[in-house]
Amino acid sequence: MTTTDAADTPRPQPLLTATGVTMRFGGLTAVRSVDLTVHTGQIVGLIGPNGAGKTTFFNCLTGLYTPAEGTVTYRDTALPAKPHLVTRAGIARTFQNIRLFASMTVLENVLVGRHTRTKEGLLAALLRGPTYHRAEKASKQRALELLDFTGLTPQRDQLARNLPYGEQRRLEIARALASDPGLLLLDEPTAGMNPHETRTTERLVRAIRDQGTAVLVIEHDMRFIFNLCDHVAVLVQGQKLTEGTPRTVQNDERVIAAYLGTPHSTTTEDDHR
Ligand SMILES: Nc1ncnc2c1ncn2[C@@H]1O[C@H](COP(=O)(O)OP(=O)(O)OP(=O)(O)O)[C@@H](O)[C@H]1O
Repeated sequence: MTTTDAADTPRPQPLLTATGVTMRFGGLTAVRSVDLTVHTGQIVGLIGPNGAGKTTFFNCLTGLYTPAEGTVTYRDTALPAKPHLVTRAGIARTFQNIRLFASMTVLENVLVGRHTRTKEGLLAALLRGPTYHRAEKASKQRALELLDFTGLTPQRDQLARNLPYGEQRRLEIARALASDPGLLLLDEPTAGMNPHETRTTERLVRAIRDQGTAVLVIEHDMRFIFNLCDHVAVLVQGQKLTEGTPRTVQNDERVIAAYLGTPHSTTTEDDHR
């Protein structure tokens, strides 16, 4: 029996759905009634000028903040505003500022990420019975696979603090992947990187998506966003200005104006095409 390509390709399903998310800090509304959907198999970019509310929105998605209004669902289930439960549900993230365990090795850092996933409790760990040892072995195996996937195998026994900057950022991604997420949130993954490191990260993010983990990424590097993303949403002053394909967003006069503050400009300094 033959099947068509269309039948072989799984249809994208809504994975993360944010509806009417609003977050206030005292009198400041940092995020105002934002809707966003990430589908399976997608890389979605979230862009906007400094202070637009991108990180605040991420914090609402990952349970660090409880939004004043709105809901966030993952695979049709409402997410609790508790980071460890969001991780357990299948969402992992990295932060704008590197948060590695500097005095642990590269492998140990990934194993820490793995432990948020394993079911073995404190008692099992203390007793160190066969179940514990089996889980430990499987965790180590997965951590080694992730080091291979992120190109960090040669550095596995180095202390995290001794890695060059670009490799530290990759290690953060490896650690986030250790929880086997269905969705990975990246907050400015290429900040401070040189062009070579940025291209490496671009390839890595694409490979993550190709392995079945959808990605939502905040980034100021427009070349990175427009090269990589299937869909781009633009936040300005806490509100979603527009969303669509990279081409649509790139050519939207309102987006250009939001970045440059000039309504009739037709190019941006980041426009590489
Ligand atoms: N914990 C907080 N308390 C009070 N105000 C905050 C807090 N976090 C963010 N803000 C404010 O909320 C607004 C949105 O900030 P946010 O960091 O989410 O923007 P951003 O788009 O991520 O910016 P950037 O691109 O510079 O990282 C800003 O005006 C910021 O000063």
